[in-house]
Amino acid sequence: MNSIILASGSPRRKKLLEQINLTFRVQVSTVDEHYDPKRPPTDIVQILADRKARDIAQNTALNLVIGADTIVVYDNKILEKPKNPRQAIKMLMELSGQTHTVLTGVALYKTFEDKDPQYHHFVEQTKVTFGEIDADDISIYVKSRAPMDKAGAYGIQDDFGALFVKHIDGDYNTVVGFPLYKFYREMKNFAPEYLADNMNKG
Ligand SMILES: Cc1cn([C@H]2C[C@H](O)[C@@H](COP(=O)(O)OP(=O)(O)OP(=O)(O)O)O2)c(=O)[nH]c1=O
Repeated sequence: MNSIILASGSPRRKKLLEQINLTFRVQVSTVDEHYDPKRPPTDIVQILADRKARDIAQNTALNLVIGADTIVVYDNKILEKPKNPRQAIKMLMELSGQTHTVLTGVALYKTFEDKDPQYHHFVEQTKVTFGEIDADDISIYVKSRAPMDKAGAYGIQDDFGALFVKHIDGDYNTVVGFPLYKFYREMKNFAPEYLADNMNKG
């Protein structure tokens, strides 16, 4: 009854929700993540987060399902996860010395036994400024393969990725993949009963 499902395979999202002492289980959605690149980035992360949560929500009752999606936007271009090391190098060279925006969309689906789910979503944005990164450092980082499963080809939380980041404006956790600050506030309004049953504040 009233249990929470994280519809994400991202180990970072799992860790962030564990950090706030939330009890939940993980059920990874396998939906198609294609989108229309002409849509505004805020729509794209919202649509994808929604799709992931809805996919899991349709097979459950009396659960709160959480979906999320993260993208990097630089110079009006969307940078997703790199498809190969060459693309990772190119992305990091582009981001070097510049400011980009990381957007994370979150979708919350509350499911019932006798009626359609209720849903709520929000998008958070954090601006990240990289210092100049030299080609050697990019090459070492890409060889570690750490950038390969991350939007924009870096992880602010990585040992080495952290060294690229000069400044951020916004919630750090939005960059890692889940905006905890906003999540907690939105949950208090949308699903306080799930917080009461599944969050240990002791
Ligand atoms: C920019 C940045 C992204 N990322 C990660 C967060 C996300 O896991 C990933 C973007 O991919 P997503 O498609 O948002 O998520 P995912 O494929 O990892 O998991 P799922 O679709 O099952 O929810 O990039 C970091 O870990 N650190 C960073 O600094």
